[in-house]
Amino acid sequence: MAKVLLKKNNHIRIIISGGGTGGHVYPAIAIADALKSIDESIEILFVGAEGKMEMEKVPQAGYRIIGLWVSGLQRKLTVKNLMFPFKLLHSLWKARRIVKEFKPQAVVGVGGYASGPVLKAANAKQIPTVLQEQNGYAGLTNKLLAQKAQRVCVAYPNMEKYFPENKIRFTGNPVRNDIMQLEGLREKAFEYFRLDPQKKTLLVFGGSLGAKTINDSLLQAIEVLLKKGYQIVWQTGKFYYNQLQVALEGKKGNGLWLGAFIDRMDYAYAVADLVVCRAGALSISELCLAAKATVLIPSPNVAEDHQTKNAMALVNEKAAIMVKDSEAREQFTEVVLDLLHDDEKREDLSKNICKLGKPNAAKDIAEEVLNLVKQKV
Ligand SMILES: CC(=O)N[C@H]1[C@@H](OP(=O)(O)OP(=O)(O)OC[C@H]2O[C@@H](n3ccc(=O)[nH]c3=O)[C@H](O)[C@@H]2O)O[C@H](CO)[C@@H](O)[C@@H]1O
Repeated sequence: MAKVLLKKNNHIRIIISGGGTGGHVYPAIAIADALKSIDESIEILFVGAEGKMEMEKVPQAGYRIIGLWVSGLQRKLTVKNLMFPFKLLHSLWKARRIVKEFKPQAVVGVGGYASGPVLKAANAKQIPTVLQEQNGYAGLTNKLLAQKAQRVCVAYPNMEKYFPENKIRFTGNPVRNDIMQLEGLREKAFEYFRLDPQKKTLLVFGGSLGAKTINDSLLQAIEVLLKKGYQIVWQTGKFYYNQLQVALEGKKGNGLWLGAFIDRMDYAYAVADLVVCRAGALSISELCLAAKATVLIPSPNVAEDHQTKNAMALVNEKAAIMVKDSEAREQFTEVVLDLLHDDEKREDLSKNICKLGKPNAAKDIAEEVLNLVKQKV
């Protein structure tokens, strides 16, 4: 194992662990940035899962990360499943080594495979732990980890169903700084996507990994949308990009930006008059801060249908439109055209979604973490 370099100094050391998808990785980075903005000297180490997107995105954000050899349990009998006990033992051992060598004063878990072993290792050494639950629903791992955590920072009400009430802090989800400051970005953003600032623009993305239903629906609608003079920023997800690139060859550049992943979500939100996306927790938190008129198509392939619950929290406040995954292909064109045409409707959605934003989440979580560190000293 690579040595966890530990400089001899009195700086505060924090481990942030978890990842797997953008919905876990970006809040982790936002918490790290907030800790650094409170005290630049804080040393932060990320622990993620080998092969997952955090291993690329965290170093890009300027932080060090160590990967664990860990994965989830599949529902079917697969070779991967047979490896599961070995991976689990190996990652528990490696997490203990990391905690022993880095000597963090607190550990933050953001969900995803790596959180479990690292938080358990911290518990064994009586190091305070903080959980950040992005969704309005909690899985088994987070429920178990919460028993020994000092704080659980949540983004939805009524989370006492899952976590001990006295540990809960209603902070909201931490959102990357650049997404919170969209003013003045429009011109640069339109240049980035090579689009015309005079035309109405639709942003379509399917969560951090893309979504087949959303891609299929937009593919059916694209001809009419472009013909009506609308522009589109379309994130396909890495699994679908090659196929769609071939299908859309002639259209790219003429009012269509097509990409597997959007590195500059701040620019994407800045150009968007309307957004269509999944109802992942982080996308929703970002849309609240960006105040965008939105159509949510919750993924049906997530635990306990939690994306529908995420979406309903907005729909109940008239802050977004929801279209079911099973009805998306049929309804997409009509719903999108209607909203792009109706400025007043979009304006109302934008006003209502804006009220649900929690701009101080990252800072509030960072402060919770640092208070625990201070209590220990
Ligand atoms: C299929 C699945 O398990 N989805 C879960 C996953 O979603 P997933 O990670 O897809 O979704 P989220 O909406 O929570 O987060 C997506 C993040 O990726 C960023 N982004 C997205 C596309 C892109 O091209 N570029 C980019 O930077 C977004 O700005 C956002 O920060 O974690 C979320 C948070 O626990 C859950 O609510 C979702 O249900």
